[in-house]
Formats: sequence, structure tokens, C-alpha cells
Amino acid sequence: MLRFVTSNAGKAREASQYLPEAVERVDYDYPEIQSDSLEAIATAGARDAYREIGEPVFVDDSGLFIDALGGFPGPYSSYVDEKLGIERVQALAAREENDRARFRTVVAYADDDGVETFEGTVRGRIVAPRGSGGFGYDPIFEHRGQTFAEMSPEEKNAVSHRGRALAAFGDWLAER
Ligand SMILES: O=c1nc[nH]c2c1ncn2[C@H]1C[C@H](O)[C@@H](COP(=O)(O)OP(=O)(O)OP(=O)(O)O)O1
Ligand SMILES: [Mg+2]
Repeated sequence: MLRFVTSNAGKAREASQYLPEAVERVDYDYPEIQSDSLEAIATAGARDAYREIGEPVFVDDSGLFIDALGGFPGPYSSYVDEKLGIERVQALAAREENDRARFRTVVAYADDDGVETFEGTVRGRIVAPRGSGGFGYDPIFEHRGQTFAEMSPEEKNAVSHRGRALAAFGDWLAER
């Protein structure tokens, strides 16, 4: 059994696919360090959560990086979603000519041997909100003509940043 430490139910729903063991969500909001690096944030979070919970755990730190805005909101995606909301982020992006963006996830797994990280990226475009599935920025992120909020969870996982990071994590778990 794998423990996924996250305050985000949407992440937890997507996490069981690709992993060779059952996933149990631990709803603990570990302190997030401030950094430009998702790797650094996820690594510190996994270490902290492992210390707190006393069992092997993994965490997921993700962000939306908009090319024309220098990668904003990036590692601050959660804060910006909370303070501005996705419609205002989309409005900022709509003022630019270049609508390209990428989502990134870093999964960090911590146990007695230390921390291992796994990365996933997907490229897309920022569009006016469409769709009712998914969570967070999904309605404004379009990949091959569909927003992530217009995809089923399986369709999103098959192409998403999180799906790719989880697949790499799953391969590592299966081989270790
Ligand atoms: O697949 C995704 N599709 C759309 N939006 C997403 C996705 N993945 C993360 N997001 C949003 C959620 C949060 O606003 C920010 C990441 O912040 P991040 O700190 O990683 O997540 P969180 O604070 O919601 O949960 P946690 O307790 O695991 O830290 O980007
Ligand atoms: Mg967070």
C-alpha cells in the first residue's frame, strides 16, 4: 500500500492508475517551501511528510507554466488559483500573442533510503474555460483540441503531466 500525502482530492483521484499498489490518501497539508523548483518543493515536502507520518509516502507538486508570462504562475499556481482564480489567469494570458503553456508535475517518494523524484510534462495552450471535469486549471488548458476538463480521467491521465510522472514512479516501484 502506498500513502499519497495531499490536500487535493483531484490529484488523489488520478493517482491510482499506473501504480502497482493500492493508494491511500493522507489528507495532511505539509508546509511547502518557497522555491522556483518543483523538485525542491516536492523533495522537502516528501521528507517532511515522511517524518510526520513515519511510513513511506509520496507527494505531488505541480504547476502551470505560461510561456508568454515567463512561466507564471509556475510553482505559485496554488496561491494564484486561490487569490486570482483561473479566469483572471486566462485573461492575463489572452493579452499575449503566444498562447503556449505547459503543466509539470514532480512526484517525490520518501522512505528510509531518502527521496526519489519523478517528473512529467505536457504542452498545450491557454484557452477560455471549457468543460466540467478535472480540477484546478483544467478548464483553461487545451491539449490537442480538448481542454483537460473536457476529457475523462483516463483520457487526461494518458497524456497529462501527472500521468507521466506516475508512470515513471510506477516503473521504478515495479523494478526495485
Ligand atoms: O492536473 C492538474 N490540472 C489542473 N490544475 C492542476 C493540476 N495539478 C495541479 N493543479 C493546480 C492545483 C493547484 O492550484 C496548483 C498546484 O499546486 P500544488 O501545491 O501542487 O497542489 P495543491 O496545493 O492543490 O495540493 P497539495 O496538498 O498536494 O499541495 O495547480
Ligand atoms: Mg500545495
